[in-house]
Amino acid sequence: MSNPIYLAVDLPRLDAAVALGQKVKGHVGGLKLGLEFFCAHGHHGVHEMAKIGLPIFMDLKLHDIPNTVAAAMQSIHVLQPAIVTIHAAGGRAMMEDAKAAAGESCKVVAVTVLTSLDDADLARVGVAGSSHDQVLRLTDLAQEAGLDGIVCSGHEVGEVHRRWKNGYFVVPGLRPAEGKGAALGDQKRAVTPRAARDAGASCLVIGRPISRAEDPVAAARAIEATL
Ligand SMILES: O=c1ccn([C@@H]2O[C@H](COP(=O)(O)O)[C@@H](O)[C@H]2O)c(=O)[nH]1
Repeated sequence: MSNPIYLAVDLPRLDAAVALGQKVKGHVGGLKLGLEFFCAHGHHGVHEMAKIGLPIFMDLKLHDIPNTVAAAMQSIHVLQPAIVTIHAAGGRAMMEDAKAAAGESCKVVAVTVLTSLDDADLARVGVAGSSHDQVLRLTDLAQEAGLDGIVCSGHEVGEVHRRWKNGYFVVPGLRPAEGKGAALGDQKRAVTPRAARDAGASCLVIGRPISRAEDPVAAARAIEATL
């Protein structure tokens, strides 16, 4: 089994991001770069991170009209990301056009319900019903649109896996059971990496429990040992 952990490199400085990526190489399966990284460092930053030699996950969470998202996908094609995220709430046509614009080797996965939201948060933005039901609704839409998979929390991934056998399921919002890395921060639908893996996650996104650890390599190894 290849290492399913993608480290969320949510650091503002490029030199620190490169140093962290180099340090954990061999202990994670890939590097996830978010919107804040891309806004700060652009294509140059992605090239620098790619030199480390791990697959690059561009977590841009694109959400706009179909034409705009497709154009953005074409612009990042040259960076050869392994995975790119878009928002399922952008609708079926947007997802279809994003997938059509992505390269053959790039997985396009749709964010369903952010792991920082719970049912009460969803109600406040006008989504009636549970986050669980909303994840399943958007999962079905992403599958119909021909995407490779979705992003959801470890609470839903088991049911998602039962509905979509060969999908690719990205699970962030992961926390080790104990220790400093167990602090939830802004995550509201968290589970342990092992629970997410057992439920059918293909890709485990982990940030602060590794990046903010005193020894990121030891933290990554400890998490991998639980899988
Ligand atoms: O629903 C989502 C989608 C993406 N994320 C991203 O994952 C990491 C999680 O970082 P932690 O430090 O492990 O909490 C972060 O980059 C988010 O932007 C998510 O958390 N939830």
